[in-house]
Amino acid sequence: MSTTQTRPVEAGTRTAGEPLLSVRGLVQEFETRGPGGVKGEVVHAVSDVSFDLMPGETLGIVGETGSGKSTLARAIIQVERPTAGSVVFQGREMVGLRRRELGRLRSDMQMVYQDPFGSLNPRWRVEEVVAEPLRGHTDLGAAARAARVRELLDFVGLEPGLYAKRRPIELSGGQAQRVAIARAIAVNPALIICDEAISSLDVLIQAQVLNLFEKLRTELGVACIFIAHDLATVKQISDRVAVMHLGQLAEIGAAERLYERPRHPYTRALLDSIPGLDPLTGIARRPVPLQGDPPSPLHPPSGCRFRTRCPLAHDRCAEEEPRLRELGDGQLVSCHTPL
Ligand SMILES: Nc1ncnc2c1ncn2[C@@H]1O[C@H](COP(=O)(O)OP(=O)(O)OP(=O)(O)O)[C@@H](O)[C@H]1O
Repeated sequence: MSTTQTRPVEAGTRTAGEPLLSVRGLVQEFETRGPGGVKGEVVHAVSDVSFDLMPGETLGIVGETGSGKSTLARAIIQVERPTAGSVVFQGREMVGLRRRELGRLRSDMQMVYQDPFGSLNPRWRVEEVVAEPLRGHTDLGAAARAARVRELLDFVGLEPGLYAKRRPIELSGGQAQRVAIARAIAVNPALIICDEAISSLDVLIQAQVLNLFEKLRTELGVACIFIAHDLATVKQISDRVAVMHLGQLAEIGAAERLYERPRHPYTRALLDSIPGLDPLTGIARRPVPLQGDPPSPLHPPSGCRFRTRCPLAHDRCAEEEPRLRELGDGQLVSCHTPL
């Protein structure tokens, strides 16, 4: 607590150099429809989210189900047009761009999804799947394209002679995810957004695919936004971690530091809810499940959205919405009474 400074952060995190991606005040709301298509209520899926991502950096995003992680990813890549806010990627504002202009920028920003089979055309052979973005975004001839496909399959650990002619149905989940990754990196993107990209795989395969993401980072220098439920996985792969709660950033900071010393009671509760070792005794400690259900994004609580479940909540928490502010070492927390 002694390191607490109260510098409000209007514009997310900044470190040296120009960010690859700057997200500012991003809002994504959905209107529900009642019977007969009558306008209903507003789902506050993402509310005023701001952060920067540096070139080559991996940012993990964690939070309970429904906290807005996927919606944030979709709003960044403009699959869903944001309600408000700004997404500047490689110096260009993406919000409001026409579909055609977006297409060009999107080749530099690729997405890898939870269900690898969902993103692979079942009728195409692996080599066609991986070659497709090369056709659209490069002027490589057929021979050069085929060579590049072999190189990409090698890179993701699939022997081209064995896998190039297969169709998705002939692949395991892990192999299909490797193909999806080969396709995503085919045109050398600067950023990959992985939305629960390993959570549908067996534990052993998860570790292998995680190593592959590590390789993308170290060998290709690709920046990554890595969304996952599993806090241990996220810690392993991320430079920084952002914690989302009910559509907002509760906390963001360097992975090691955030896990060692969470400053937001929600981050603390999330960490306490997973099995782990007591840092003082080294003995396995009992996970403590997070108390209560998250409030509805249709009617978020006034003030701090975590206050209804927070053991430290006080009057101010109901009255005033906390702003994300820096507490030192680049750790940003949105709490009136940080730990
Ligand atoms: N198209 C939509 N229309 C209405 N509500 C939506 C839509 N998409 C998402 N939501 C709502 O927005 C909130 C955030 O959902 P989102 O899928 O982004 O959360 P998440 O953190 O990714 O969850 P999970 O970890 O389960 O994938 C949820 O309450 C969800 O029901």
